[in-house]
Amino acid sequence: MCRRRTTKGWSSFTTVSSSNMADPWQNAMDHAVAVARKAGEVVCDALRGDRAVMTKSSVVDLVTQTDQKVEQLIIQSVKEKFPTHRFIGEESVAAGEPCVLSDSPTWIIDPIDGTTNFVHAFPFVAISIGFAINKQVEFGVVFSCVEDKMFTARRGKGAFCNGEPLQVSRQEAVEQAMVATEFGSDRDADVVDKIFQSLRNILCLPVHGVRGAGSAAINMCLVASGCVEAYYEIGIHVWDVAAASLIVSEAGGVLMDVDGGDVDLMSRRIIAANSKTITERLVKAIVPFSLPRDDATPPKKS
Ligand SMILES: O=P(O)(O)O[C@H]1[C@H](O)[C@@H](O)[C@H](O)[C@@H](O)[C@@H]1O
Ligand SMILES: [Mg+2]
Ligand SMILES: [Mg+2]
Repeated sequence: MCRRRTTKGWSSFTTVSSSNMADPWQNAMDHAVAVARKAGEVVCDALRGDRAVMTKSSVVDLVTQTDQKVEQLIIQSVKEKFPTHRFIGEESVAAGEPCVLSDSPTWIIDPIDGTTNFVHAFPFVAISIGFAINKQVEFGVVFSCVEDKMFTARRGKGAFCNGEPLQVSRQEAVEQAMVATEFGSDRDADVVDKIFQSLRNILCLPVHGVRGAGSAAINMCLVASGCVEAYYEIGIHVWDVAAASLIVSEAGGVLMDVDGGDVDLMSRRIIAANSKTITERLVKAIVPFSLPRDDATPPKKS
């Protein structure tokens, strides 16, 4: 109990710490968890049936009706509760919606992160839902539905997997690190050469091993869980990494651009690691290249 001076003398009051204050976005986060779980059921059901494959930017950039159905399911259910909120959804952007992150509350959705895994029933697929205000991610939800792992983070309040707190690895020696990365879906020979050059440099640091789950969001949750020390990729999109970026930083991790600059979720490049030391070793090893930014693509619809 504290005492405060008023015009009529001293009065008593109780201090309210910020952790006791009601979280204005708790409802939205609860909704994200609930809808991610529902979406996970749809994805797991679809994994047991036929999965017709379509392509997007290239013959290896895959999409299925389940990606589209799950994105609509998430957007519709959020719109019912939060009608003024905005959306950036992978399949909506592919259909011509703009990819714009304004200061307004915005849900950033990847309905299936790991569609290639999904098509092949390789069991690492995730529903990724990030929520940003003033261009800052406020909460992130990644549901690895086959593993039944619900990763969550609220800015300033830590990161969790199925309710258990997450902590990145404390290993700072890159020679004893495990690094995750992906080959992406760009088959341009120059790009593939740069990817292999980076991989060669990293293997020869040396590191203990290089892995890839086939889902950017799951790779980043592996960093947050302390199973791998770092994940990097050039070619990802904002919907792949928005939710998981907060999960990594709330687990004590570091986010950086592959050239050592500040991370920019629209730039299509990321390093997510347990420490600055390991990040800086990777920056020296990665051959950086640029791709058109997510927010530079003009919308197909007016
Ligand atoms: O499966 P999607 O949602 O298309 O995301 C994948 C991304 O497009 C690729 O660049 C990455 O290599 C995969 O790890 C993604 O998660
Ligand atoms: Mg994705
Ligand atoms: Mg996807």
